[in-house]
Amino acid sequence: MEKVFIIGLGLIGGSISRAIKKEHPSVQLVGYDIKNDQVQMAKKLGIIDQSAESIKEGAESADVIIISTPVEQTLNVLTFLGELSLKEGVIITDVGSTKKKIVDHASFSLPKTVTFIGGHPMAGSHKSGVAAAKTHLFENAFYILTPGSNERPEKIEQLKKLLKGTKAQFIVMTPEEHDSITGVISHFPHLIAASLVHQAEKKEEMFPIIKRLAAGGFRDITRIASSNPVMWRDIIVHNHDVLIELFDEWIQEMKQIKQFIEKLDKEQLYTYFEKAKTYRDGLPEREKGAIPSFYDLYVDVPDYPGVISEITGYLAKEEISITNIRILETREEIFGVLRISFQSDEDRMKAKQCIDRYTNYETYIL
Ligand SMILES: NC(=O)c1ccc[n+]([C@@H]2O[C@H](COP(=O)([O-])OP(=O)(O)OC[C@H]3O[C@@H](n4cnc5c(N)ncnc54)[C@H](O)[C@@H]3O)[C@@H](O)[C@H]2O)c1
Ligand SMILES: O=C(O)C(=O)C[C@]1(C(=O)O)C=C[C@@H](O)C=C1
Repeated sequence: MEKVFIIGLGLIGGSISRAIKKEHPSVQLVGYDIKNDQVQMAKKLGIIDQSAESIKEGAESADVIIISTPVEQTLNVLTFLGELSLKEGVIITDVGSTKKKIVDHASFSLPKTVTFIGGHPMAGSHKSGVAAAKTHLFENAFYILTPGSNERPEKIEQLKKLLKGTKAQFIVMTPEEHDSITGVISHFPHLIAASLVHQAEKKEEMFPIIKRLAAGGFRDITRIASSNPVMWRDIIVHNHDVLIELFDEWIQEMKQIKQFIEKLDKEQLYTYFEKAKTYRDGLPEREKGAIPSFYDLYVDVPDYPGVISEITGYLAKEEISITNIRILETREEIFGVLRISFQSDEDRMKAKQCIDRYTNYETYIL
């Protein structure tokens, strides 16, 4: 029986573990995390079959090792793995949001007998921790692989087969391509989101009501600023070269819009927004399943007794009425999703904000 060792039992490690279990129930999933509460929760939720006392204990008998820690920690883990007696033929992969530093570090610290395939499932959330992990987090998302040029194709296929339950679409590229692309569509936007939040906070002294009025668009564009600061600090440090270049381009872009505004150039402003709208409207949607969505709110919940009363308790506290609630366990791939129905879109939005505030569970509207 294949043994998979997961180092870092958080949102991503937990979600990958769930997806592997679903597709390959006979695989033995062993987990390790520096935080004992995450290990205990992973066990309680059935995300891992057993825990390892140390990285050494879990790694030396594993057929596949998945590192799902923040990217700076991934470098330390790779150094440590390089000093162990790993099984012959072991595949090591990671899930980090940056690739160049990690792939370089792996080739420097791991023996040549080990296969390292960099990985990055391109979906996630601002939530962290194993309780937020879900089987279908990566469904229909891209899963980037950055194997070294000497890695054997059958090893890449073996890894894809193991990760089949993610239902992601695998795509191979170089670490440099990966970091340039994610710099534009993920890392730089994160800096902007955080900066907008800081800007609003600075204005709070002058306008104390600002926080209460910051709804709608501000919440949409700044959602990712609620993500794990350790994870993002590490990502930004790893990809600093790409980001510095993007800063220069962004500043130019801002200078240009500023000029349009200073000159009250309506035509240029219109064209600017119109072009952005056309490109944004053309972005492909990631389908999550065709479930009717009439004022329905979906909540990914860990599967334990009492979770429904926990959620309804929060809604009752804020006096939000619901018309229906049920766990969707009829469709296997969305097991653990709570569907709550409301009388109006307003109620649904209030409920979403309420659950987001009180819990770590993912909420979404289909
Ligand atoms: N969150 C996302 O949206 C997302 C998406 C794709 C990839 N990633 C990448 O996935 C990785 C994990 O992110 P996450 O969102 O799961 O974070 P998380 O905070 O939910 O989980 C990370 C876990 O790693 C553990 N950890 C830290 N150092 C460790 C060490 N030395 N040994 C063992 N465990 C250790 C932490 O205790 C934590 O439980 C990061 O590299 C991130 O860049 C994140
Ligand atoms: O949806 C979110 O909250 C995310 O930030 C997810 C997101 C992204 O930027 O798209 C964040 C980092 C990961 O490396 C991959 C996905």
